[in-house]
Amino acid sequence: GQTETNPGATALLLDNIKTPIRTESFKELYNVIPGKELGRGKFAIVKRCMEKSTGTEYAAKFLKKRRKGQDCRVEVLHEIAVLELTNTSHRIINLHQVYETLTEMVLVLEYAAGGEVFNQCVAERDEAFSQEEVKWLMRQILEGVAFLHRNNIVHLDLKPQNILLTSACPLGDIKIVDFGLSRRLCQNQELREIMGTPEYVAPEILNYEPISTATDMCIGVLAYMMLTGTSPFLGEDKQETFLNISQINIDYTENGLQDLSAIHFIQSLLIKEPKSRATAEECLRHHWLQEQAQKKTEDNITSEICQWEHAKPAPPSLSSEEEGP
Ligand SMILES: Cc1cnc(Nc2ccc(CC#N)cc2)nc1Nc1cc(C2CC2)[nH]n1
Repeated sequence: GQTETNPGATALLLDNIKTPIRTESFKELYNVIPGKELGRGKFAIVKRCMEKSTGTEYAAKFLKKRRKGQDCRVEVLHEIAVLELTNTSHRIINLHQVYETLTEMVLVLEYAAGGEVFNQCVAERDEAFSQEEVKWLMRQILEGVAFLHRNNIVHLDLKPQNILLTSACPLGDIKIVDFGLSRRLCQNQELREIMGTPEYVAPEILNYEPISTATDMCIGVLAYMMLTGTSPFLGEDKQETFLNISQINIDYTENGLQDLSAIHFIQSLLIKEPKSRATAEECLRHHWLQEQAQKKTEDNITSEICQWEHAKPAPPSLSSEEEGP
């Protein structure tokens, strides 16, 4: 449940949804591609499908409207509204169409063929990501998270299973998915909810303290996992995992963590106090993520100085009565 000081502005985004909610039969317009489902949750299943009229592939997310005897249609409308609000960002999965039946809503979403970043995190080290690939992926993830935070949306379930790739080999672009747990942050509203996946939740979630955009900055765990292949806080059981998170028990001597700049980047995120964590914008400026250090040749230093000179504000123009130099 959530406690909020001003029930008026809910944490759910329910602005007028523009996407038509179609009542035609989904199966008349799409072929479900047989095979293992792409993803499965308690109240959702995701299947690969093809739009008959265009032959285009999509991922259809079938969401139950009733959960534990409760009508949860509003939660689905929230997920649709967030996907609409974010449809201009290439870092966030795109919503194509919505269908509704008596018991379900069907979100027809962009298909990301490369699958979950998670699979390559835990792959054998030779198939794992190189340092340069991790930087490429982290920049894109941070661009998507910065976009969400500029729109006062917190994702609250940013785990490697919810970061997809358009292509695994060659390494493509990332797409952030699953806004089922996301919330809109309102100015004077405190939001406290226990949620998310144990090994990836932020300390304030465990202590039932206010949620903020900083709660999403546990993507430091993502960077750690992509570099080392291991989940930093995972313990033998939930209790141990929660203890590791609330005490920020993390081992930086893990293999794959040689680069001090990478360690500094992760340390600026995995901090107990939310206000002390780097923001997504600050992370994008962190030296670990700047272009791979190309050697500075004479001429591009000169050109940098020229640009800097031109960028400086022009000296105040001398008015007539003042003596020129
Ligand atoms: C090839 C593929 C493989 N595995 C998953 N897993 C997965 C992860 C999280 C969620 C949770 C959600 N939402 C659903 C599936 N998605 C894939 N493609 C998708 C999946 C999608 C949209 C997001 C469903 N587009 N392309």
